[in-house]
Amino acid sequence: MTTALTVKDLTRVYPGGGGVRGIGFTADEHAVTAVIGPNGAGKTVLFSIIAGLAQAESGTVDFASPKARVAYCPDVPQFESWLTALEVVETSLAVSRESTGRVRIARGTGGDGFARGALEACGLGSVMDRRVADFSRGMLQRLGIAAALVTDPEILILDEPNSALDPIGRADVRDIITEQKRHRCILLSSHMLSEVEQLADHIVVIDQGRVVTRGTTASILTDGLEPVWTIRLGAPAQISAADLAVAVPEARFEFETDTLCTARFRSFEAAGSQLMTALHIFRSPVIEVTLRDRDLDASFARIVQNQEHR
Ligand SMILES: Nc1ncnc2c1ncn2[C@@H]1O[C@H](COP(=O)(O)OP(=O)(O)OP(=O)(O)O)[C@@H](O)[C@H]1O
Repeated sequence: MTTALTVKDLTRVYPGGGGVRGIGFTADEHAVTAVIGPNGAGKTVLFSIIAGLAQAESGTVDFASPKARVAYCPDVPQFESWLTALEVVETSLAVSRESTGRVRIARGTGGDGFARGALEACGLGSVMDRRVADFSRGMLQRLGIAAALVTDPEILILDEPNSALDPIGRADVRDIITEQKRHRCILLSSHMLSEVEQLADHIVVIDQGRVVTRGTTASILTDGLEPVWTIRLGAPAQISAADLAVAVPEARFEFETDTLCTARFRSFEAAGSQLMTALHIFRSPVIEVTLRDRDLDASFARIVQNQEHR
């Protein structure tokens, strides 16, 4: 993975005490980095500084490419209501060309790569000539992404792109993000941690303007968790818990029913190397394997609470 963005020691404190204080992290190309944190944690301030919309008092934001283009899509994008979707995106493209003098074909937008392509990529191809006045919230959110995408940014910042969307709208935005991460570095914030879990490669947790923890989504998910898996079998296991323990000495097994077994490993490392072995030994079809208490909402609450008690 190549680093697309390096943020170091970024500080901007507003008179009321809110803002960001010494934030640092990196974000990779072709990956989604999610910044999560409670209300008022400083996510929007951080994104605004990276996008060049607000000034930091100290610290640096470095891009891998010196001419990197950054596009910022706010959580509630607002447009002139009398414009059509196509006009909105064309205006975004024109403003971007004016400010950089560059003409580029946006990657991953299909078609000719310009306004129509960006609208198609965001599922708005059939309504591009409609005025945005009667667009739903979900359509406006997708239009905001199209207006950002048309500039073909190296860094695409999406501030709560799925807030207030219904499940179909969220799935649409998820598909757009998954496709677009093939072409750029995406920074994302969201309070919908189930979405973050599905989309993010890396997570930065911030609270009160500071980074509390950061890591891969898997490492954040397992932070503070016990390495215990629940294994559901399609038919009764052909082996006892005692024999399983002999075959996989790094774990303790307990059958709750003859098709539901708990495997408690000594560590995540041990599970990484031996869980698959254990699954084979049941000699019975495995229907489901679930890490117990695996839940990003719970991990997030635990991380933030631990921070507050320090
Ligand atoms: N222009 C400003 N003037 C004064 N305070 C500000 C300004 N912008 C942000 N803040 C303060 O900085 C803090 C962080 O705000 P920010 O909007 O970045 O939080 P957030 O993490 O995006 O929250 P949310 O999840 O609610 O959107 C808040 O306390 C906010 O009041």
